[in-house]
Order: sequence, then structure tokens, then C-alpha cells
Amino acid sequence: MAVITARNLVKRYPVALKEPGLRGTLQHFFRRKYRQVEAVRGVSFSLEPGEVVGFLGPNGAGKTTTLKLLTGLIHPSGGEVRVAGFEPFRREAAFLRQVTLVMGNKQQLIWDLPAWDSFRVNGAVYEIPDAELRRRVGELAELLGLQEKLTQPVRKLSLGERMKAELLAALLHQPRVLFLDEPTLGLDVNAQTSVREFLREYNRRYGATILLTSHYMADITALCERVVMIHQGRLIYDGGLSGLLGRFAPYREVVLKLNRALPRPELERYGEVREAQGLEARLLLRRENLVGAVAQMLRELPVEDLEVREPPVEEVISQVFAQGEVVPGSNERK
Ligand SMILES: Nc1ncnc2c1ncn2[C@@H]1O[C@H](COP(=O)(O)OP(=O)(O)OP(=O)(O)O)[C@@H](O)[C@H]1O
Repeated sequence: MAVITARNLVKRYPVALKEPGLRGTLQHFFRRKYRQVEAVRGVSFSLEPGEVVGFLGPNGAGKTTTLKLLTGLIHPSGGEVRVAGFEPFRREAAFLRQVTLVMGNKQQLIWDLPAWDSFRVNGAVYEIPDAELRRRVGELAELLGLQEKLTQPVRKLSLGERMKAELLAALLHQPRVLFLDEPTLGLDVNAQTSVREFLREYNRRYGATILLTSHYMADITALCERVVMIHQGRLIYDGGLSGLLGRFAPYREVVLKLNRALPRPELERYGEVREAQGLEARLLLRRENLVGAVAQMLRELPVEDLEVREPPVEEVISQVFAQGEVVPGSNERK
């Protein structure tokens, strides 16, 4: 049975209108007028227990609003939503024990205190006995590689360490459903990788269901087999990641560092050259040719370093629009 269900979910925000000038200001105080912003316009999808699903969309698409609806931070203007058998907006204690929301740009740890002190606060809120709290912190800290970092003030941690400590705090009550809004935002590549590995292990170990937004395609490809995409509050894709990438991002980007500069035509033999300057070049290679072409480049070119990257999320999304063939609500799974 689905653990998350959204059916025709709608959210309208009232936004106060204000005319310019004194008259407008007075009117604004006494007879305020409102305009409705429709952030979510009839979105439907569901997640089975244990699924890890990427939730994508351009800026302002309605992702954060949907996550807030699913965690009960805001009330829907229409439609139905159920998470772990509850209606989120009722914010029942039994519901709150089952879910967590982590926002990469918001912090719940207390800045000047060690993370452990914030964990104790969470332990008290969720009534976790002391010994059990220590056990859970120990287990998660080990998975996150954070053991040494929990007794110094949070402000002294690196951004990556802080994000890991945020995740630890958000998972102490052992939620079954994780809503993660940009959990790797701004982290360096190593920290991004370790957060991804942690999430994969957490999902495997506890069978948690995870709905995740990210601007980094690598997060999505590392963790998600399925992707739900929205645009202007409407669902535009629900299906397998490989289907999405195969249709809308058939290329991967190869970044080359060379020992000596090469003329552009020499690089063009391997793929579409996006950029070639001095000792650096960026090429687009079709996914199906990638392995062969990379092996050939390593054999034939003076390569000092080679990196294969996913295209940016924005590029994939714009391809989806450009081809405009996605059926809303399609369930074209892998
Ligand atoms: N409290 C609010 N009051 C009025 N409008 C809002 C409010 N919150 C969001 N919006 C509007 O709703 C739309 C969707 O916003 P939302 O934050 O859900 O998008 P998003 O997909 O998370 O974007 P981003 O990737 O930029 O975070 C936007 O047009 C935004 O301006």
C-alpha cells in the first residue's frame, strides 16, 4: 500500500496587493485586496514504502510547497493528501513520529552549542530514553563519519559536517518517511558524495521512503530510480529515471585536462565539443557510446585527467519542455 498519496493536490497562497502612493497605503490598511498565487495546481502521485524518488522542477515550480503540504506545515486548498496513513495537516503526534523534513537552506541545530545538545532536545521532544538516544546517535554518527564532531559548537563545523549533523538530528526519531529539500545544497563534491552514500545506506538499512529535491543531477542518478517532475504547479513527468535521461538527456559531459593543447578538429572525432581552451576541453558524448569513446580518448589523447559528469538538472528539465511530449500523470515506469 502506498505510503505517500497526493490526489489533485492544490495550494493557493493569498498575496496582498498594494497600490502605489498614500492612497494605496491607506487602502492596504483598511480594505486589503488579495490576489491568489496557485503554487500547486492539481498534482497527483504516490510512493510505495521504501521508494527513493527524485522530485524535480525549475525554480518556483512548487516543490517546496508540495513538501510542506506533505509534512503538514501548510493546509491544502484542495485535493487529498495522505502520508503514512495520516492527513498531514492535522499534525498528530503519531504522524510527526513517522516523518521528517530536512531543508538544506534551513537549520535546526543550535549554532553556538555542540550538536549533541540539540540531539538531547530532540530526544526529549520524541521521548527517546537516554541509553537509546546514545545508541542511535552512535549508530548514525558512525554511518555519517561524524563521531569526532559532535562535541564542538555547530558554528565551528564545515558546511558538509553541519549538513550531516542536521540529518542526524532529523533522523533520531527513526522516521519512516523522509522529505529532503536540497540536502546537498552548496556542499563540496566530497561532502555531496558522502551525504548521498549515507542516504542510500539509510534507505537500505531501514527501508525508509525518501522524496528528494535537488539541483544536482548526480544526487538523483545516485539515489533514484524514479522521478516526479513538476512545472508551474503541474505534474509533467512521473516515471523511470533511465527513461527520462534516455529521452531527454541522451548525453553525458566529459571534462578533459590535457598535457598539451590540441586543435579542435582532433577532439571533434570523439564527440560534440562544447568548449576547448588551452589544456581544458568539455565534450558531450552520447550515453551509449560513452565507455568506448572514453577508452579511446585515454588511449589516443594526452589526457592528464578525465571526469564524466551528468548534465545539469536545469538542462534536462529544459529538454523535457523543448520536446513537450510528456503526458501529465504518466506512469511510464522503468
Ligand atoms: N508563502 C507564500 N506566499 C505567496 N506565494 C508563495 C509562498 N510560497 C511560495 N510562493 C510562490 O509559489 C510558487 C512555488 O514556490 P515553491 O517555493 O514551492 O517553488 P520551488 O519549486 O520549491 O522553487 P525553488 O526551487 O526556487 O525553491 C512560487 O511562485 C512562489 O513565489
